Amino acid sequence: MDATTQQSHQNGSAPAHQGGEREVILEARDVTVSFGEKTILENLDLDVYRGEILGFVGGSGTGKSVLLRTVLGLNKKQSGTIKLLGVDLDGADDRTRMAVDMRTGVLFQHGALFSALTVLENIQVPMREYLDLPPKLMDELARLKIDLVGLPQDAGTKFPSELSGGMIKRAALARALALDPAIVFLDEPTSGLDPIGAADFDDLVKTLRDTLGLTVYMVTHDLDSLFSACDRIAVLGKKRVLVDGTIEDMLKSEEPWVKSYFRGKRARQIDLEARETA
Ligand SMILES: Nc1ncnc2c1ncn2[C@@H]1O[C@H](COP(=O)(O)OP(=O)(O)OP(=O)(O)O)[C@@H](O)[C@H]1O
Repeated sequence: MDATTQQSHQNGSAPAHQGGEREVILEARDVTVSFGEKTILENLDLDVYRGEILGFVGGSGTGKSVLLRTVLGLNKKQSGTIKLLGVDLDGADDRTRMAVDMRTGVLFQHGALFSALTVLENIQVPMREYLDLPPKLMDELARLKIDLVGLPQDAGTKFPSELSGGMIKRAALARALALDPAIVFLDEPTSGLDPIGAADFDDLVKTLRDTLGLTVYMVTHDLDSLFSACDRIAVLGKKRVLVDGTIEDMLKSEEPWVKSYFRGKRARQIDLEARETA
């Protein structure tokens, strides 16, 4: 049982829903988010299961970032409930909230590393915020994270401005993994990377899922990632999750946006390549 789930039991809130083998790690129910008169999300439902890589996709401006920020507690919702690691953060006390924060890693779209800190220091930011560890141990832990994301050890002493785009993404991922989260939220992780760099990053995400049992919630426009890395895809449209399922389900969907996105020219080419290499 997850530490945060255990804590939520102790606090009397509902345990994480268990659906057979599939434990729901993030549950959104009936979520509505508006800014003034403008409703962005309305009665949205979404489940994310432990250990899966969920690709979250949708047209530009449909509210993918708004949902991500709402899940992370950075945006207010008008109604609905969101449970992360079995905890409804709206009703959680500070201790429980902190426990959930510690088990949640985030990689924002532009990496968002602190430019004045080295990679090693960047990775240590969450450790300093949440843990009270001796500097030597923090150095060791940060070096382990550098290995984990496939960066060379000498990257640790470099500043973000000295790194390539792919290395920045990996360093930001290492920071997101600093506290051994149960779930990581990745916002457009492969944007700005060349196709080889993007494919390498997808492979890394899959390896981390396989080896650490990590759950990955990935907002992406990258069809290659959706085809090759994601176990399940959720499509945002009309202020809610329009369709969710495997890539095969997306390829069969008659929903117009899904059809044009997943059966467009570029998608057909990727599908063909994937089938040829399978
Ligand atoms: N703080 C805010 N105040 C007012 N409107 C906002 C705010 N944040 C987002 N919006 C609006 O919510 C809508 C959804 O924006 P969001 O950034 O979530 O889209 P998105 O699906 O992530 O788009 P993209 O794929 O282009 O990044 C947009 O119309 C945006 O202007």
